This record gives sequence, C-alpha cells and structure tokens, in this order.
Amino acid sequence: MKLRGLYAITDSQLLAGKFLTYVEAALDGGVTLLQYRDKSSDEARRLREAEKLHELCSRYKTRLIINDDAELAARLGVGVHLGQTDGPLTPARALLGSKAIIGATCHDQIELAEQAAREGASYVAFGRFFNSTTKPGAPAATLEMLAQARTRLQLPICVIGGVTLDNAEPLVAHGADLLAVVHGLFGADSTQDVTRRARAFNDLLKYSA
Ligand SMILES: Cc1ncc(COP(=O)(O)OP(=O)(O)O)c(N)n1
Ligand SMILES: Cc1nc(C(=O)O)sc1CCOP(=O)(O)O
Ligand SMILES: [Mg+2]
Repeated sequence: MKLRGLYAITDSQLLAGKFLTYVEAALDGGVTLLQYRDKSSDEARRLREAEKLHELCSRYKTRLIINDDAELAARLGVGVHLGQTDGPLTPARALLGSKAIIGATCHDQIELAEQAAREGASYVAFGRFFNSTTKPGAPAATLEMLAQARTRLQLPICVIGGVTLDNAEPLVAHGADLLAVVHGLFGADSTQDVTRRARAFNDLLKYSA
C-alpha cells in the first residue's frame, strides 16, 4: 500500500461531543491514515474509543494508527506512531509484525529518520512546520530540511504541525507524502466542511508528482 495522502489525527478536546461524526466526515472525504491520539491516562476510555475507530476505519478501508501505545495497537491489530520518548521501534516491530504500519517522530533531524528506517519504521514524520495550537512547543522544522530529507530517504515522509489547506502546498512540493493534520481538518464548523477539507488535502497530493 502506498502511504500518500491525508493523515488525520484525532484530538480528544477539539472533538469532544462530535468525535465519531467528525471522524466519519473525514473518512468520507478520504483519509489514508487515521491516528487515534489521546494523551489522557484513562485506559478504559482509550480502549473503547480505539475500538470504535477501528470499526469505522474497517468500514472505510482506512488504516488506523494508535499514538504512543504499541500494546493497544497490538491488541487491535493496527499500527502505532512512536515519538523519541515513546519506546524503541525494534521491539514494536517485533510485537506488531512485518505488515503493521509504524511511524516515527524525527522532529527536524534527518539522522533520526535514517535511524528509524534502519529500525523498521514504515514512515518518518518531520515537524512542526507552522505554529500549532495542538502542540505549540514542538521543535520547528524547515522546508530546506524537508527537501534534503527527500533526497536522502526512501521511506514515505509525513509532515506535521500547523498544516492547513492554505500552507500545505509547499510541503508537498518539497517532498511530503503524508499531510498529518489536527486543527486544519477537525477545526471545521460542520461535518460538511470536514469532508470538503479532507477532499481538498487529498487533491493537493493527487495532482503533484
Ligand atoms: C504523524 C505524527 N507525527 C508526529 C507526532 C508526534 O509524536 P510525539 O513526538 O511522540 O508527540 P505526541 O503526539 O505523542 O504528543 C505524532 N503523534 N504523529
Ligand atoms: C502531535 C503533533 N506533533 C507535532 C510535531 O511537530 O512533532 S506537531 C503536532 C500537533 C499537530 O496538530 P495541528 O495540526 O493542530 O498543528
Ligand atoms: Mg508520542
């Protein structure tokens, strides 16, 4: 499967009261990867919500990724995204198997991405490229670094951090395969607008090399 397109990421605060309707609206517009990102420690709720998303993703043939938690991913038989302090990639690959999608946060460092590639990552994520209300403190990354990463890496490249329909085009032009988005997608005022935004993000990637 080619990892290219919109990578929608949930946010439990932003989606409070409209979690499944907004996620389904995004899936309607087309989502390559959906990440369940919940930074709370309420394990029962996390399991319940992840199971619901898994069901929804199966209906739309979208791959589900769990943020931070390889054990929960293994329980559901889905992928995982791991940051630099979320545990090593090699045991996660052993736990989830060769077909699972495993992503790695690499901030603005190509060397971290090369290491992640050696350790079995399926894609590498660079960011943050713009101001992010979801994660304002994330280290900044540049378009120049992205272009260089494109020439050095064979793996799909994901970009994250303040990505919107208005600023995503240069990211694609500099080599991004996956546009990872929270606010720029789910910050919409209606389900119809979430679907429209999802389609428009995908179009940005469809009509470029
Ligand atoms: C696609 C994608 N890229 C980067 C991150 C950030 O991961 P991390 O640095 O572990 O930070 P948290 O998201 O866990 O706060 C991500 N989740 N997804
Ligand atoms: C979860 C996350 N990680 C980032 C990184 O740079 O590693 S930026 C980020 C938040 C992405 O949300 P939004 O699209 O609303 O900015
Ligand atoms: Mg993390």
